[in-house]
Amino acid sequence: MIDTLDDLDVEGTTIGVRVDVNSPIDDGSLADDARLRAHVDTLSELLERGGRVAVLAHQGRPGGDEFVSLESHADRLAELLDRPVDYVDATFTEAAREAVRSLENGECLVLENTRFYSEEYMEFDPERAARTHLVEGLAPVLDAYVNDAFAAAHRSQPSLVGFPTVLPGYAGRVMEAELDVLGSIEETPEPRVYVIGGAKVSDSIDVAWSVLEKGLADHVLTAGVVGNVFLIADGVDLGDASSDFIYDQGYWDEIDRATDLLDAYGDRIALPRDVAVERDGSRKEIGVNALPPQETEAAMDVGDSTLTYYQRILSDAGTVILNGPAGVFEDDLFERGTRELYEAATAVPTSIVGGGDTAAALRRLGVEGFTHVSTGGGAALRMLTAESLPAVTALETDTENGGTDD
Ligand SMILES: Nc1ncnc2c1ncn2[C@@H]1O[C@H](COP(=O)(O)OP(=O)(O)O)[C@@H](O)[C@H]1O
Ligand SMILES: O=C(OP(=O)(O)O)[C@H](O)COP(=O)(O)O
Repeated sequence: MIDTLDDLDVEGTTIGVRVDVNSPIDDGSLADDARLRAHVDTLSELLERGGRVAVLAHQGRPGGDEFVSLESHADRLAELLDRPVDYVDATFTEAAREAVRSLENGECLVLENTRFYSEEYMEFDPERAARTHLVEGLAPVLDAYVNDAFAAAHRSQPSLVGFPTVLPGYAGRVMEAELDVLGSIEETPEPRVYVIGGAKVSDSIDVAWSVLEKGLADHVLTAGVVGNVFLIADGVDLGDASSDFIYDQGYWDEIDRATDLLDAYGDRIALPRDVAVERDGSRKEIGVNALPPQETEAAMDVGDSTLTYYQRILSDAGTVILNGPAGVFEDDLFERGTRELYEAATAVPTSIVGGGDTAAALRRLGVEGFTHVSTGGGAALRMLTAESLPAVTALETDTENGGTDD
């Protein structure tokens, strides 16, 4: 059993609230506020009930373009909550503790990007996570911990699993709703189709293995960078530009894993039949048999033959679970694959979609009509493989529950 906000005596309590506001960034600032909006109910409720709220969150990954401060997130949150939200450029130092101590009832602040500290980008068991600088530094000024970061619940990182080891832990409203909807994948109608796109290749291959091995997926459709890796694994020459991109992203070793997966479950894995590249400023679609493209051309989207093929599979599906865009949807030339694939998915009786960039794509492309739009991508997929999420397990076994999973 996980405690929720209904079990928390909020007034006058200083609460560390872990949210997931990991969002697209443009020029160093927030470019899409969908994930912030998702947490407004939890934060408003805590503030209206007289809580003193310190928001904890990560943004981006070390070394990446989106690895930025949470200052613009705090500014946007103030607008969404319609109340002042201080930004503190520290997470667990004395400056951070002092700011948290000075909160009054109904006041909120945002601490700095947790991943600015190296331990937060490592995976620990909960007891070890509780002994990190972040948790040891901040926990003494907190009375309770609320985890609303469903989208990061598949990570066993200190801010997600360490705090509930030393503080009473509660699920926020987003976490609660996601667990309700996604906790019963085995009960969704069959055939079940998983559409795996986007750029997080290792996570996607993990999920594909799991759902194929457990018999949860009747089909896995690949697209995006994931689809490109599978094409190379299948012996297709995608050309230098796409190969270099995959190499630079650190996903070259995933090609062998994709090959193993194709050997084991190839009959249930669908690969793109064509890809779209940019040629002379226009979109050009090339069938896989006619690849490679010219040297500088990268596979940026799936083409019409792939879409027709995937739409046919989706037309027979009872449930579709979708994560990641089919192409570089941010570019007008390459938004078509994502738009058409998502639209086809909304016609399936049960349609579940998730992911940070996926949510941004839905908003940009104006696609609506999914049964459930999850705030999580990797977390939703992990949950839909019927596996436990470390951050959820940590809440189930928090200090107040006496360390037992009751
Ligand atoms: N063929 C492709 N080449 C390069 N990037 C791609 C391609 N297809 C999709 N992407 C990129 O993948 C990113 C989103 O992937 P990901 O982070 O896995 O999604 P989510 O956050 O929804 O889980 C987008 O920025 C998109 O531009
Ligand atoms: O955006 C996230 O995951 P998602 O892209 O799978 O939805 C979460 O914030 C987790 O981020 P991470 O995948 O860098 O650990």
